Amino acid sequence: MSATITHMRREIEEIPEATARLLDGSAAVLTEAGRGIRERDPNFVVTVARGSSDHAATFMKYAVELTAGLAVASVGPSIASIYGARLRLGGSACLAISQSGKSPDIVAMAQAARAGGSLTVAITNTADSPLARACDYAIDILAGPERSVAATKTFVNSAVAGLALMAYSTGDDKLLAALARLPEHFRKAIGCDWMALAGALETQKSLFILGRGPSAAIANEAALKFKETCAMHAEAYSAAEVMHGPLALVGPDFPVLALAARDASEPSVAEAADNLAAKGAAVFVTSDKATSAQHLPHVATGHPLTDPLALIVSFYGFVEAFARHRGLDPDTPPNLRKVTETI
Ligand SMILES: N[C@@H]1[C@@H](O)[C@H](O)[C@@H](COP(=O)(O)O)O[C@@H]1O
Repeated sequence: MSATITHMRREIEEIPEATARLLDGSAAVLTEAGRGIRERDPNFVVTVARGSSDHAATFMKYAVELTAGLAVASVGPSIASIYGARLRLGGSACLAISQSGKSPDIVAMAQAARAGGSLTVAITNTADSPLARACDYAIDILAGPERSVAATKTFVNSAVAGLALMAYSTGDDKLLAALARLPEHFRKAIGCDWMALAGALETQKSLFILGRGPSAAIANEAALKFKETCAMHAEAYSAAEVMHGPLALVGPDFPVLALAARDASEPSVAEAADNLAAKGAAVFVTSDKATSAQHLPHVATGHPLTDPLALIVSFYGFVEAFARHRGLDPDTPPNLRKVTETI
């Protein structure tokens, strides 16, 4: 274990200021792109992304479906990059999310979406990138350089940029106000101590991470981070879907982390956590509504769409500490590079 602070920890601590910088510095382009989307008045939305950026896209899928009344579909980049297939995307908007903005498959799919009639918006941490140039609008998430292989502040800022874009396009002042309060909530979320989880996890090889709606996207992001930084297998499920086949694995040697946000799904996630605890599993949940699963501290942000983002910030703080607790350096996961370029 290193006595010096890791890049990952430093970048988690930078999240509040990075979010404030995005909301301020990219307000003009977010307003302009929001207006562009409103004028296009799309009938549906497609997303193009991979990895953590894809989890931000899944988060946006729920946010758009819940508040803008539009169905959202994820398009596999290989549709363009390998198969060269043409999609008829007239009447749609396309969100392409990539922190580097240069993976050839993501760029090819964004170009194909634009050629197919979609209004394309890039959400990227690299303003002068091929993806930014390929799209009708490019939102710079202004997260600053991210040196840790595991994305943290770029994930949060991609999701915040997506929410801000939606708020500007639909004229949602309540959401804009909630976003403006986020830096302060993130500061508190970094301070939430989840190390109670460590004892239950350290002798295990795998766990389930659950969520519902927007927090299901957060569960996917958390599971990826366990693999990257803790060399531990984690699988994300909807708190409803886990009750089907996956339930067979849950028991005293199979822990569960349930990420409940303060939205309409909270009672169902808390109930699922209690049901799994009844199977003898160590179950942790970010809800005070659970009666037998163990409670983890969380920050209530006052808006159902920003709550899951406070959860991932608390989780990031935990997972970085847990990696070091396991004697691993979260900055240098085996086999991985910061920028993934796939075709
Ligand atoms: N969100 C996309 C999915 O929509 C896609 O199916 C998958 C595989 O894509 P590809 O076929 O380009 O490898 O990548 C991402 O996860």
